[in-house]
Amino acid sequence: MNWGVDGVTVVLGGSEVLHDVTLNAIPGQVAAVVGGDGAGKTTLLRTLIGRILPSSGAVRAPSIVDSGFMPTGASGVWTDLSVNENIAFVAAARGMAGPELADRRAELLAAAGLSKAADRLAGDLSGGMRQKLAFCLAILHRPRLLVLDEPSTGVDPVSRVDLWRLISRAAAADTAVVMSTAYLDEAERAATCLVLDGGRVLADGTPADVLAAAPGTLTTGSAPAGPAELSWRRGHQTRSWHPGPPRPGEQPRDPDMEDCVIALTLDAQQTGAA
Ligand SMILES: Nc1ncnc2c1ncn2[C@@H]1O[C@H](COP(=O)(O)OP(=O)(O)OP(=O)(O)O)[C@@H](O)[C@H]1O
Repeated sequence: MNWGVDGVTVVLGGSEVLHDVTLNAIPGQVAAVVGGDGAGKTTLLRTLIGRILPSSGAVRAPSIVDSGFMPTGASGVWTDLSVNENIAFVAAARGMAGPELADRRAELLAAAGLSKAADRLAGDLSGGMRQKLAFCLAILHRPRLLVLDEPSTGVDPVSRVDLWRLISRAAAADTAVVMSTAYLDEAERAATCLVLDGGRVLADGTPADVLAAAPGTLTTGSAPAGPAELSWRRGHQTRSWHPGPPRPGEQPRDPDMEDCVIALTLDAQQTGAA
Protein backbone atom coordinates (compact mmCIF):
# COMPACT_ATOMS: atom_id res chain seq x y z
CA MET A 1 0.00 0.00 0.00
CA ASN A 2 1.32 3.43 -0.95
CA TRP A 3 0.49 6.39 1.24
CA GLY A 4 0.22 10.03 0.28
CA VAL A 5 -2.16 12.82 -0.63
CA ASP A 6 -4.03 13.28 -3.91
CA GLY A 7 -4.83 16.73 -5.21
CA VAL A 8 -5.22 18.29 -1.77
CA THR A 9 -6.13 21.91 -1.29
CA VAL A 10 -5.89 23.34 2.23
CA VAL A 11 -7.36 26.62 3.40
CA LEU A 12 -6.19 28.04 6.74
CA GLY A 13 -7.42 31.30 8.22
CA GLY A 14 -9.17 32.11 4.94
CA SER A 15 -6.00 31.69 2.82
CA GLU A 16 -5.26 28.86 0.43
CA VAL A 17 -2.06 27.37 1.83
CA LEU A 18 -1.87 24.28 -0.42
CA HIS A 19 -3.31 24.06 -3.93
CA ASP A 20 -3.92 20.73 -5.67
CA VAL A 21 -0.87 18.98 -4.18
CA THR A 22 -0.18 15.29 -4.78
CA LEU A 23 2.51 13.41 -2.89
CA ASN A 24 3.32 9.69 -2.89
CA ALA A 25 4.95 7.94 0.05
CA ILE A 26 6.20 4.51 -0.95
CA PRO A 27 7.34 1.84 1.53
CA GLY A 28 11.11 1.49 1.48
CA GLN A 29 11.65 4.98 0.06
CA VAL A 30 12.38 8.49 1.31
CA ALA A 31 10.28 11.27 -0.24
CA ALA A 32 11.72 14.76 0.33
CA VAL A 33 9.57 17.91 0.42
CA VAL A 34 11.52 21.11 -0.25
CA GLY A 35 10.68 24.78 -0.67
CA GLY A 36 11.36 28.15 0.90
CA ASP A 37 9.92 29.60 4.09
CA GLY A 38 6.14 29.51 4.02
CA ALA A 39 6.04 27.23 0.95
CA GLY A 40 3.57 24.92 2.69
CA LYS A 41 5.87 22.05 3.75
CA THR A 42 4.65 21.78 7.34
CA THR A 43 1.03 22.10 6.23
CA LEU A 44 1.51 19.27 3.73
CA LEU A 45 3.08 16.96 6.33
CA ARG A 46 0.40 17.76 8.90
CA THR A 47 -2.28 17.07 6.29
CA LEU A 48 -0.67 13.72 5.49
CA ILE A 49 -0.75 12.62 9.14
CA GLY A 50 -4.34 13.76 9.59
CA ARG A 51 -3.75 16.81 11.80
CA ILE A 52 -5.12 19.21 9.16
CA LEU A 53 -8.22 18.45 7.11
CA PRO A 54 -8.00 19.43 3.44
CA SER A 55 -10.89 21.34 1.89
CA SER A 56 -10.62 19.09 -1.17
CA GLY A 57 -8.57 16.11 -2.29
CA ALA A 58 -7.87 12.81 -0.58
CA VAL A 59 -5.41 11.64 2.07
CA ARG A 60 -4.13 8.07 2.00
CA ALA A 61 -2.55 7.36 5.38
CA PRO A 62 -2.43 4.38 7.71
CA SER A 63 -4.20 4.55 11.08
CA ILE A 64 -2.56 6.67 13.78
CA VAL A 65 -1.14 3.47 15.29
CA ASP A 66 0.89 2.89 12.15
CA SER A 67 2.06 6.51 11.71
CA GLY A 68 4.97 8.32 13.31
CA PHE A 69 5.47 12.09 13.27
CA MET A 70 8.51 14.13 14.24
CA PRO A 71 7.52 17.80 14.50
CA THR A 72 10.02 20.51 13.67
CA GLY A 73 12.60 21.67 16.21
CA ALA A 74 12.46 18.51 18.35
CA SER A 75 9.25 19.85 19.87
CA GLY A 76 8.10 16.26 20.40
CA VAL A 77 10.73 15.85 23.15
CA TRP A 78 9.99 16.54 26.84
CA THR A 79 13.00 18.54 28.00
CA ASP A 80 12.38 17.95 31.71
CA LEU A 81 12.43 14.18 31.29
CA SER A 82 15.53 12.04 30.76
CA VAL A 83 16.15 10.23 27.46
CA ASN A 84 14.91 6.96 28.99
CA GLU A 85 11.87 8.65 30.50
CA ASN A 86 10.97 10.20 27.14
CA ILE A 87 11.06 6.74 25.61
CA ALA A 88 9.07 5.20 28.48
CA PHE A 89 6.43 7.93 28.14
CA VAL A 90 5.93 7.39 24.41
CA ALA A 91 6.13 3.60 24.83
CA ALA A 92 3.30 3.70 27.39
CA ALA A 93 1.15 5.71 24.97
CA ARG A 94 1.95 3.16 22.26
CA GLY A 95 1.23 0.17 24.50
CA MET A 96 4.81 -1.10 24.39
CA ALA A 97 6.40 -2.77 27.44
CA GLY A 98 8.65 -5.56 28.65
CA PRO A 99 11.43 -7.18 26.61
CA GLU A 100 10.01 -5.85 23.32
CA LEU A 101 10.43 -2.29 24.59
CA ALA A 102 13.83 -2.97 26.19
CA ASP A 103 15.18 -4.43 22.93
CA ARG A 104 13.76 -1.65 20.79
CA ARG A 105 15.08 1.06 23.12
CA ALA A 106 18.58 -0.46 23.21
CA GLU A 107 18.60 -0.80 19.41
CA LEU A 108 17.44 2.75 18.75
CA LEU A 109 19.64 4.44 21.36
CA ALA A 110 22.69 2.59 20.03
CA ALA A 111 21.87 3.53 16.43
CA ALA A 112 21.36 7.16 17.46
CA GLY A 113 24.56 7.26 19.55
CA LEU A 114 22.52 8.04 22.66
CA SER A 115 23.18 4.93 24.78
CA LYS A 116 25.54 6.78 27.15
CA ALA A 117 23.09 9.69 27.46
CA ALA A 118 20.13 7.51 28.47
CA ASP A 119 19.88 9.06 31.95
CA ARG A 120 20.52 12.66 30.91
CA LEU A 121 17.72 15.21 30.85
CA ALA A 122 16.64 15.81 27.27
CA GLY A 123 16.90 19.55 27.97
CA ASP A 124 20.63 19.10 28.65
CA LEU A 125 21.35 17.35 25.33
CA SER A 126 22.94 19.12 22.37
CA GLY A 127 20.54 20.21 19.62
CA GLY A 128 21.65 17.32 17.39
CA MET A 129 21.22 14.74 20.16
CA ARG A 130 17.77 16.11 20.92
CA GLN A 131 16.77 15.81 17.25
CA LYS A 132 18.00 12.22 17.24
CA LEU A 133 15.94 11.51 20.37
CA ALA A 134 12.89 13.06 18.68
CA PHE A 135 13.52 10.73 15.74
CA CYS A 136 13.72 7.70 18.08
CA LEU A 137 10.39 8.70 19.67
CA ALA A 138 8.71 9.00 16.26
CA ILE A 139 9.91 5.59 15.11
CA LEU A 140 9.75 3.67 18.40
CA HIS A 141 6.60 1.71 17.46
CA ARG A 142 7.88 0.83 13.96
CA PRO A 143 5.34 2.92 12.03
CA ARG A 144 4.59 2.06 8.42
CA LEU A 145 4.53 5.76 7.57
CA LEU A 146 7.14 8.05 9.14
CA VAL A 147 6.74 11.81 8.66
CA LEU A 148 9.65 14.07 9.65
CA ASP A 149 9.41 17.88 9.62
CA GLU A 150 12.90 19.31 8.96
CA PRO A 151 14.65 16.64 11.06
CA SER A 152 18.13 18.03 10.44
CA THR A 153 17.58 21.79 10.59
CA GLY A 154 19.99 23.47 12.98
CA VAL A 155 21.97 20.27 13.48
CA ASP A 156 25.75 20.09 13.10
CA PRO A 157 27.14 18.25 10.04
CA VAL A 158 28.13 15.13 11.99
CA SER A 159 24.69 14.76 13.58
CA ARG A 160 23.15 15.38 10.16
CA VAL A 161 25.05 12.37 8.84
CA ASP A 162 23.83 10.33 11.84
CA LEU A 163 20.24 11.44 11.22
CA TRP A 164 20.45 10.59 7.55
CA ARG A 165 21.75 7.12 8.49
CA LEU A 166 18.78 6.65 10.86
CA ILE A 167 16.36 7.78 8.16
CA SER A 168 17.91 5.45 5.56
CA ARG A 169 17.70 2.55 8.03
CA ALA A 170 14.02 3.27 8.60
CA ALA A 171 13.38 3.21 4.86
CA ALA A 172 15.43 0.02 4.47
CA ALA A 173 13.07 -1.59 7.01
CA ASP A 174 10.23 -0.91 4.53
CA THR A 175 8.85 2.21 6.19
CA ALA A 176 7.53 4.92 3.87
CA VAL A 177 9.42 8.06 4.93
CA VAL A 178 8.35 11.61 4.08
CA MET A 179 10.61 14.43 5.25
CA SER A 180 10.76 18.12 4.67
CA THR A 181 14.25 19.54 4.48
CA ALA A 182 16.02 22.83 3.98
CA TYR A 183 19.15 20.95 2.87
CA LEU A 184 19.00 20.30 -0.83
CA ASP A 185 21.88 17.82 -0.77
CA GLU A 186 19.55 15.67 1.39
CA ALA A 187 16.75 16.06 -1.14
CA GLU A 188 19.18 14.94 -3.85
CA ARG A 189 19.69 11.66 -1.95
CA ALA A 190 15.98 10.94 -1.52
CA ALA A 191 14.13 8.60 -3.90
CA THR A 192 11.68 11.33 -4.83
CA CYS A 193 11.55 15.05 -4.34
CA LEU A 194 8.58 17.45 -4.32
CA VAL A 195 9.34 21.16 -4.75
CA LEU A 196 6.73 23.50 -3.28
CA ASP A 197 6.36 27.27 -3.57
CA GLY A 198 3.39 29.29 -2.41
CA GLY A 199 1.49 26.07 -1.74
CA ARG A 200 1.87 24.81 -5.32
CA VAL A 201 3.98 22.00 -6.73
CA LEU A 202 6.74 23.38 -8.95
CA ALA A 203 8.37 20.02 -9.70
CA ASP A 204 8.06 16.43 -8.61
CA GLY A 205 9.74 13.10 -9.32
CA THR A 206 13.14 11.52 -8.86
CA PRO A 207 15.96 14.01 -8.20
CA ALA A 208 17.01 13.47 -11.84
CA ASP A 209 13.45 14.31 -13.00
CA VAL A 210 13.46 17.48 -10.90
CA LEU A 211 16.91 18.54 -12.17
CA ALA A 212 15.75 17.94 -15.75
CA ALA A 213 12.78 20.23 -15.09
CA ALA A 214 15.01 23.21 -14.20
CA PRO A 215 13.75 26.09 -16.34
CA GLY A 216 15.77 28.78 -18.11
CA THR A 217 19.53 29.23 -18.29
CA LEU A 218 22.05 29.14 -15.45
CA THR A 219 25.56 30.60 -15.64
CA THR A 220 28.43 31.02 -13.20
CA GLY A 221 30.78 33.96 -12.85
CA SER A 222 32.54 36.21 -10.39
CA ALA A 223 29.75 38.82 -10.57
CA PRO A 224 26.04 38.87 -11.46
CA ALA A 225 25.48 38.55 -15.23
CA GLY A 226 22.07 40.23 -15.04
CA PRO A 227 19.65 41.74 -12.51
CA ALA A 228 20.73 41.27 -8.89
CA GLU A 229 17.39 39.64 -8.02
CA LEU A 230 18.18 36.85 -10.50
CA SER A 231 21.65 36.14 -9.04
CA TRP A 232 22.85 34.40 -5.89
CA ARG A 233 26.14 33.48 -4.26
CA ARG A 234 27.39 29.89 -4.21
CA GLY A 235 30.70 29.69 -2.33
CA HIS A 236 33.14 32.06 -4.02
CA GLN A 237 31.06 32.25 -7.18
CA THR A 238 27.89 33.95 -8.34
CA ARG A 239 25.13 32.11 -10.14
CA SER A 240 22.96 34.04 -12.59
CA TRP A 241 19.70 32.84 -14.06
CA HIS A 242 17.36 34.03 -16.78
CA PRO A 243 14.28 32.50 -18.38
CA GLY A 244 14.57 30.98 -21.83
CA PRO A 245 17.44 29.39 -23.75
CA PRO A 246 21.10 30.44 -23.56
CA ARG A 247 21.97 33.77 -25.19
CA PRO A 248 24.78 33.98 -27.78
CA GLY A 249 28.16 33.46 -26.13
CA GLU A 250 26.71 32.21 -22.85
CA GLN A 251 28.16 29.05 -21.31
CA PRO A 252 25.26 27.49 -19.40
CA ARG A 253 26.01 25.13 -16.53
CA ASP A 254 24.00 22.17 -15.27
CA PRO A 255 22.14 23.05 -12.07
CA ASP A 256 22.45 21.03 -8.87
CA MET A 257 19.38 20.66 -6.68
CA GLU A 258 19.97 23.99 -4.92
CA ASP A 259 20.29 25.89 -8.22
CA CYS A 260 17.30 24.00 -9.59
CA VAL A 261 14.99 24.90 -6.68
CA ILE A 262 16.04 28.55 -6.91
CA ALA A 263 15.51 28.57 -10.71
CA LEU A 264 12.08 26.94 -10.34
CA THR A 265 11.10 29.50 -7.70
CA LEU A 266 12.36 32.48 -9.73
CA ASP A 267 10.57 31.15 -12.80
CA ALA A 268 7.30 30.76 -10.84
CA GLN A 269 7.69 34.33 -9.53
CA GLN A 270 8.25 35.66 -13.04
CA THR A 271 5.29 33.72 -14.39
CA GLY A 272 3.14 34.92 -11.47
CA ALA A 273 4.22 38.55 -12.01
CA ALA A 274 3.68 38.41 -15.79
N1 LIG B 1 -3.20 28.34 10.98
C1 LIG B 1 -2.88 29.12 9.94
N2 LIG B 1 -3.67 30.14 9.56
C2 LIG B 1 -3.35 30.92 8.49
N3 LIG B 1 -2.25 30.74 7.74
C3 LIG B 1 -1.42 29.75 8.08
C4 LIG B 1 -1.68 28.89 9.20
N4 LIG B 1 -0.66 27.98 9.28
C5 LIG B 1 0.19 28.28 8.27
N5 LIG B 1 -0.26 29.34 7.57
C6 LIG B 1 0.40 29.95 6.38
O1 LIG B 1 0.57 28.95 5.43
C7 LIG B 1 1.77 29.14 4.69
C8 LIG B 1 2.56 27.85 4.70
O2 LIG B 1 3.02 27.60 6.02
P1 LIG B 1 3.89 26.30 6.36
O3 LIG B 1 4.27 26.39 7.81
O4 LIG B 1 3.18 25.10 5.89
O5 LIG B 1 5.16 26.55 5.45
P2 LIG B 1 6.60 25.88 5.50
O6 LIG B 1 6.96 25.57 4.09
O7 LIG B 1 6.60 24.74 6.47
O8 LIG B 1 7.49 27.05 6.00
P3 LIG B 1 8.59 27.11 7.17
O9 LIG B 1 9.74 26.29 6.72
O10 LIG B 1 8.89 28.58 7.22
O11 LIG B 1 7.89 26.59 8.39
C9 LIG B 1 2.46 30.32 5.33
O12 LIG B 1 2.20 31.46 4.55
C10 LIG B 1 1.81 30.43 6.69
O13 LIG B 1 1.79 31.76 7.12
